[in-house]
Amino acid sequence: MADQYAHEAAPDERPALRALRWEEPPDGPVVVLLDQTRLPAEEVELVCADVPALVRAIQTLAVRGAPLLGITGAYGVALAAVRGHDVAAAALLLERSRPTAVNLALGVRLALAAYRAAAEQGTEQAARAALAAARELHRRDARASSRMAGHGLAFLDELFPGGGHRILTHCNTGALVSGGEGTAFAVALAAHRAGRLRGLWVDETRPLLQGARLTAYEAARNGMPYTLLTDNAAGSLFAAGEVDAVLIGADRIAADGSVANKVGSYPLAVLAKYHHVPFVVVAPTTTIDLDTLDGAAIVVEQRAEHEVTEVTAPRPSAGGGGAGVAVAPPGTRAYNPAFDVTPPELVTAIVTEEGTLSPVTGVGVAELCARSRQVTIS
Ligand SMILES: CSC[C@@H](O)[C@@H](O)C(=O)COP(=O)(O)O
Repeated sequence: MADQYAHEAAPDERPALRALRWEEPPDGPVVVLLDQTRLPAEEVELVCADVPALVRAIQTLAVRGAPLLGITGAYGVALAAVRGHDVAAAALLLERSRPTAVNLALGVRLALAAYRAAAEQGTEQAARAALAAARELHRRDARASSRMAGHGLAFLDELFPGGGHRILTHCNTGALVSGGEGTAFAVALAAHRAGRLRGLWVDETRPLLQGARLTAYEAARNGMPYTLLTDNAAGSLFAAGEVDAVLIGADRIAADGSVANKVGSYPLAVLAKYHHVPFVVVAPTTTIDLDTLDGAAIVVEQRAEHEVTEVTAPRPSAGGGGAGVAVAPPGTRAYNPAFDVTPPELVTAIVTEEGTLSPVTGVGVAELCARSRQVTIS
């Protein structure tokens, strides 16, 4: 099975992926996104000049992943403000565009609060304050990424002092979801750079294939040894003893430690428990939501049925269906939750930029949150 790790190559010479940037051309400010629906076929940018365009990009997953959604939300508020649009309406639109990742609402509210706090200095100053808040969130996320990578690798080394980690990951949690190198993927990348990653198992992540299209793309770009598997091949992989640890990201972590992440994460947690493999969540403290008391209170986004009844990779259809190839008879109903919720008893550790929460490190959730300036404890 070790031969499966066949894709190791020299890291790409191209510049690092940049998922989002703010630009101010003469005809007005824009948010420029790397259109993730076009990967891995091509790196194409999507220029958003207003909030409705950003909302479309969020809903079609041209931009996605919890931390990046937060950054996008904050820049969206700044965009509306600098362009003189209705900022409160824009904030509402953005916040409601996807329900599960808490970072989106957090980013929107952060920029809106900065805008409102500067309102008495005039609209131009207020707009600049919203933009400064978005930039600060972007920078903070990049810093959080590298700190999570450090803490995550230290935790893996503590669990497996010999190194040679074989990590299984789900969905996409790399530079495409972050101002930096990501969350779970950043830990695997740190292990690779330290010479301690033996292999990265990449779940394809049905139905929209964030693993196959995006994580495999990032792994290849970084010269990592990775192997793609269908989601339902994970069971036999665990049974074969080929997984040392599961590393995933999170869209929302409730106060009781329940973790919402891409659908398919919960079955992995069950498998990991059965096979005595650590199930490790890597997420910034901005993803911990103490106002959501438990997993049952997390709103799970339900997406269009055609994402299941059609195959649309590498470019998921932009709403309405009909753009993919049908793989089910016409009229077939589909169950398509975008996320699932893993209960805390299946989670071995939560790695954040502030440290690692786990029985192994002895850090409790309250202590972890208290260390964080991002999260307020009510
Ligand atoms: C750091 S990314 C963590 C999660 O946002 C990620 O695992 C995920 O579930 C993304 O879902 P997506 O629907 O692609 O936005």
